[in-house]
Amino acid sequence: MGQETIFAPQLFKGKTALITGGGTGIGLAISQLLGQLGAHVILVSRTAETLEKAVTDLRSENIQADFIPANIRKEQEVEEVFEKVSERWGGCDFLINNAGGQFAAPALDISANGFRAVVDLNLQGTWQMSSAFARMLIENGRAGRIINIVLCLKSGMPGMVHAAAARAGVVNMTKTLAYEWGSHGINVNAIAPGTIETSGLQQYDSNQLEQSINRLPISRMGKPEEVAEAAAYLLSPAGSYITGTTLEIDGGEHLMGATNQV
Ligand SMILES: CCCCCCC/C=C/C(=O)SCCNC(=O)CCNC(=O)[C@H](O)C(C)(C)COP(=O)(O)OP(=O)(O)OC[C@H]1O[C@@H](n2cnc3c(N)ncnc32)[C@H](O)[C@@H]1OP(=O)(O)O
Ligand SMILES: NC(=O)C1=CN([C@@H]2O[C@H](COP(=O)(O)OP(=O)(O)OC[C@H]3O[C@@H](n4cnc5c(N)ncnc54)[C@H](OP(=O)(O)O)[C@@H]3O)[C@@H](O)[C@H]2O)C=CC1
Repeated sequence: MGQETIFAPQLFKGKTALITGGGTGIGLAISQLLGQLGAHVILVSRTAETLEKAVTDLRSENIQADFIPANIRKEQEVEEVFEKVSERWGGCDFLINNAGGQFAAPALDISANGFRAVVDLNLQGTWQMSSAFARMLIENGRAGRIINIVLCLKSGMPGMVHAAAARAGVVNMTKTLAYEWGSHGINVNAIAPGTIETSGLQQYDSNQLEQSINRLPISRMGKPEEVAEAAAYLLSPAGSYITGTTLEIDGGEHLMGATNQV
């Protein structure tokens, strides 16, 4: 059946995409769309059962899909991911750094270890995946694209200081790597989703969520498929001259800080 898309069938035929957190939520929607558009998709996350189910479902739609269980926080596991990708499939063209998350807590309740855990996942993990991917591409003289999924950073994120700091780091890393790796044919961009309807939101207070959604210029939650369409755009030939940007897919949430100051 597949998801609705504006993109041409077989747009990504011959391309291979590695999607972290590709078995659930936003990552699954990206895996589905890229696969539906002809890419071979490789899903990476910690939970083999989740990945196996997602891959079985994708294959039932004639999508070429595989998975590699790995924790992106562990450098050795990241190295092994790319060894497998090179040995089994001869490399890949796209990396979608989607795996991430945090817990909500007031800044003063976050221990050094709690802060470190979130930075480790969202910033260090993204860096480890990106550097291993770029080394593989450069060794093989192959061009590629990276998309980093971050958060809508607005004017700070009360209750998520660790995630805000880590994701701001990723946004700047996106610009810096776009600069350094542009000459190798590697485009690096980010997508900042607002509030997107996935099971990942279950940990947040539903009343608070509803209030924040009602205040948005587009007052509804986003859909994972809307983030996936933006990813497909950045990976497509239409995105060939775009690098170092962060595209906000957030119903206007990034405007809210500015609105509050008027
Ligand atoms: C109005 C609301 C709008 C909301 C918009 C939100 C938009 C964003 C949505 C999303 O991002 S959806 C993604 C959903 N998925 C997740 O967020 C993932 C959930 N979290 C995790 O996977 C883990 O928490 C973690 C962040 C990866 C950390 O995992 P780890 O296994 O390393 O942690 P622990 O060993 O359990 O703990 C480390 C450290 O952190 C402290 N800690 C854990 N939870 C809390 C908490 N709730 N409050 C305070 N501290 C916490 C824990 O105690 C440990 O510290 P020490 O005790 O050792 O000092
Ligand atoms: N939903 C939303 O409103 C928003 C989400 N985001 C971001 O989008 C991304 C996807 O979120 P969403 O789909 O909503 O939520 P999910 O919880 O479904 O996605 C998180 C994914 O990351 C994977 N993951 C977590 N830790 C690791 C790790 N150490 N190594 C490898 N994989 C890991 C999880 O798989 P597993 O547990 O198997 O490892 C899971 O598939 C996240 O980065 C999130 O922060 C950003 C803004 C808003």
